[in-house]
Amino acid sequence: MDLNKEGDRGSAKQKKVKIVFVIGGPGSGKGTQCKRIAQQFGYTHLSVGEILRQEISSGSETGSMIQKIMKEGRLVPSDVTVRLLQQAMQGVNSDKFLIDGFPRNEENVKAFEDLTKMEPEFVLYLDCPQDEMEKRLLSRNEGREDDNIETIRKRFKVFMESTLPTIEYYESKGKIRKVDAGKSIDEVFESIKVIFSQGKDNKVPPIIRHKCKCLIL
Ligand SMILES: Nc1ncnc2c1ncn2[C@@H]1O[C@H](COP(=O)(O)OP(=O)(O)OP(=O)(O)O)[C@@H](O)[C@H]1O
Ligand SMILES: Nc1ccn([C@@H]2O[C@H](COP(=O)(O)O)[C@@H](O)[C@H]2O)c(=O)n1
Ligand SMILES: [Mg+2]
Repeated sequence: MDLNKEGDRGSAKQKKVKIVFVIGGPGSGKGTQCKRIAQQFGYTHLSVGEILRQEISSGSETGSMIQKIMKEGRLVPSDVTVRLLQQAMQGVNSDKFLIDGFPRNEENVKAFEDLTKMEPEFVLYLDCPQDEMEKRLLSRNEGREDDNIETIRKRFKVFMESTLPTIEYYESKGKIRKVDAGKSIDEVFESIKVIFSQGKDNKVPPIIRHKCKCLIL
């Protein structure tokens, strides 16, 4: 599969790669739901946070830079993130990708579009109240360095300031599919199943016409 490494638009012979982005605040349940979606609908699940954590584990200089940024709850420069994401996509023989935790800001969007010349089919937005997300993260217990109250609050701020504008961008393109992620894992997945079961010509209408449930800090 050529994900336009050289920046070209690819040949007519290439099969169309379908991409779904999954965004939502920290702890909204992106990873949890992506595992289920991947299993039930045959997508390759790539968590961008995981890809970045793998780079940290590799011990590279880039990994050290990423570790510092992540500990502070900030966002990694998009050229680094998108290069690693593109490598991960090229390393899998799949034509359906579920990209978890991406994009996080407008720079992510631009870097992805510029490098891959691709766009998501749609963007799944898990909308969850902030107090619920905080509770989930504080009891996650996966040993993540950024799951402490100080960094969690910074991550919420980054979400409100940098990620919400990307949701508005995709909403203007009719690509946002929003679900109420404050419910139980099974209930959230029921709503998601409806979205993924829609055919191409039977799209769920865009629904972000009211404010998200997250509190403005
Ligand atoms: N609907 C839910 N109800 C209760 N707990 C949930 C729900 N969804 C996920 N969780 C739990 O909340 C925690 C965070 O979920 P998850 O890791 O999927 O979130 P995330 O959006 O990927 O977070 P991050 O952005 O930090 O990676 C996990 O411990 C998970 O088991
Ligand atoms: N597009 C992205 C995604 C993630 N990050 C950094 O990784 C951290 C953890 O991400 P999770 O999706 O696993 O929560 C996040 O707080 C950022 O520091 C990023 O920079 N860009
Ligand atoms: Mg996650």
